[in-house]
Amino acid sequence: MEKYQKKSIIAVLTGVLVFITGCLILLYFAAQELITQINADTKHILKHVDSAVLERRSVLTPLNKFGFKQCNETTLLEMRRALFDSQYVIDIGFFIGNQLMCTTGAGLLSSGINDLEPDYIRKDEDVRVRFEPQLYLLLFTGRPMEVVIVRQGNFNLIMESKAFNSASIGSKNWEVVYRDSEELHHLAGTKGTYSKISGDSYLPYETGVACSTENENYCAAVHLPWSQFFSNNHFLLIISLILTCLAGVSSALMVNARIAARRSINQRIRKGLKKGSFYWTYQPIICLQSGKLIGCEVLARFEDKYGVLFPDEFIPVIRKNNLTWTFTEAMIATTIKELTSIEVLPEGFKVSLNIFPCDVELGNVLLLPQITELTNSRFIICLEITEDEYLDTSIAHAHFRTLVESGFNLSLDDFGTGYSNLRNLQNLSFHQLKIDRTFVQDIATEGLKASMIPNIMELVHKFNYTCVAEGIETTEQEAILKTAGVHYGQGWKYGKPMTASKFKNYITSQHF
Ligand SMILES: Nc1nc2c(ncn2[C@@H]2O[C@@H]3COP(=O)(O)O[C@H]4[C@@H](O)[C@H](n5cnc6c(=O)[nH]c(N)nc65)O[C@@H]4COP(=O)(O)O[C@H]3[C@H]2O)c(=O)[nH]1
Repeated sequence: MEKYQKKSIIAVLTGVLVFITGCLILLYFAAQELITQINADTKHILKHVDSAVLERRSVLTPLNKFGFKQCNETTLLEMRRALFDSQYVIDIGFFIGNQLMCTTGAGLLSSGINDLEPDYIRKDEDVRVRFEPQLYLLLFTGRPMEVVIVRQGNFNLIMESKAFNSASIGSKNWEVVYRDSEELHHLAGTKGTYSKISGDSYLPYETGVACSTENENYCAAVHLPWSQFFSNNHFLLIISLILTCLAGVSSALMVNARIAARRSINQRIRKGLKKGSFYWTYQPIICLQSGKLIGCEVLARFEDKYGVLFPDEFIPVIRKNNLTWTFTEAMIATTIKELTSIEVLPEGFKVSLNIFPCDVELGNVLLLPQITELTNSRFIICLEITEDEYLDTSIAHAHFRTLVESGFNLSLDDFGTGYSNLRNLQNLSFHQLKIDRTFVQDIATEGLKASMIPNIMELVHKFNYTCVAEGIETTEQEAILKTAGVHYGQGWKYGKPMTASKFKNYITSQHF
């Protein structure tokens, strides 16, 4: 139960991890999008600032050049002409000294109006600028307007702050300021935004500040809150969140399914050992010179109600769960009984049984001489042991000697693929060496492994071994191995691993 809970927690944690990673990726892309939006807004505002400055120059400089001394029809006509061509200017006024005399909207005033102190003076162009949050223009007395009033020489002009066309700006919170060496002067937008942004009062990525390249004292600050960004893109956000959730849930399910599959393979193998889901097949071994059957290798198979498992799936699980000896005992009990029942099998027929190297190290193999079915059988029992580091210990060597003294043959399996071949060959009291099938398969392509077969045969002769080549599928492979002096052969060319009853039929078709 505890193990099950642990695995469920792993699955849930994987799901959560995938979900969090997905959210972080989403957040990253959202931040990029937010920055793009803020940069576009800042650029848009500064473009209008530059245009407004340009317009101010193109309106006030020519009007001043006329040199009007008083406001009359001609003065008003020129002022209205200038206003007509403007995009940002909503009114133009004419001053004599400090007194406003006439405006394009109201015409000639009955009495002059005093000009007010500016917020700042641009000394380079002799321009005086004032921000007026609530100006009641003479023409529109009904509604106050947020304006910027710019005076140069005898004229001033009024520009509406909202002229920067806030409709095309995604962010509702922005500000344009004039920045001189001493102070910031608000010109348009939400007062205080620039200072708040500079003071780090907002969350990361949701602000941007930039200054005009043409009029570097004019700067724009934009604040687009995450909340507003998400509500602008809520549809996309919901879809992305759903997808991220799905990715999290499906990866949790996948991990759970994988763990369950692994768990069930373990359970199937444990149960299979008790309930007889394992069965054994027999693959013929042939004398290459005479072409006669001299023995067989016993190979395990597994099938239960859930389906078939192959040796490369169940052998590692058996090893991992320390079931090797239980498995080998089951193999011996079944196979010796099955083979003994095949009466036509001759005296001296060689039965090759696969033994796990760890059982050599653990000493379990010393129980083999006590199994009477084995010792009393009419067969030569050949124990196939894969090359392994377990075999290179003095304990293993002692156990090998005991086995040999008890009448068992020893065969070094999968020779050429394992651990330190030469050392094993010199030190072990083995009878036989089995050339791995990768060497045989290499014959067709004349590969490096195939070229090593003569060297292997030299060792075989030197240590007085017999040699079996496994995986022979073609006549060409057989001919080359025969020429190289290999004694025995095993492979699909002679027969695939078969059940006891099929093996019996196979044997009756052979003559010894
Ligand atoms: N392509 C090809 N393959 C051929 C040919 N002839 C034989 N084979 C396959 O080569 C493998 C030879 O067995 P192995 O080297 O002892 O290698 C065996 C052995 O190490 C292990 N194994 C199988 N049964 C047992 C068992 O009962 N006990 C133990 N300890 N290990 C076993 O699993 C390994 C794989 O067994 P299998 O899948 O049965 O695979 C077998 C056999 O089916 C051929 O002409 N072409």
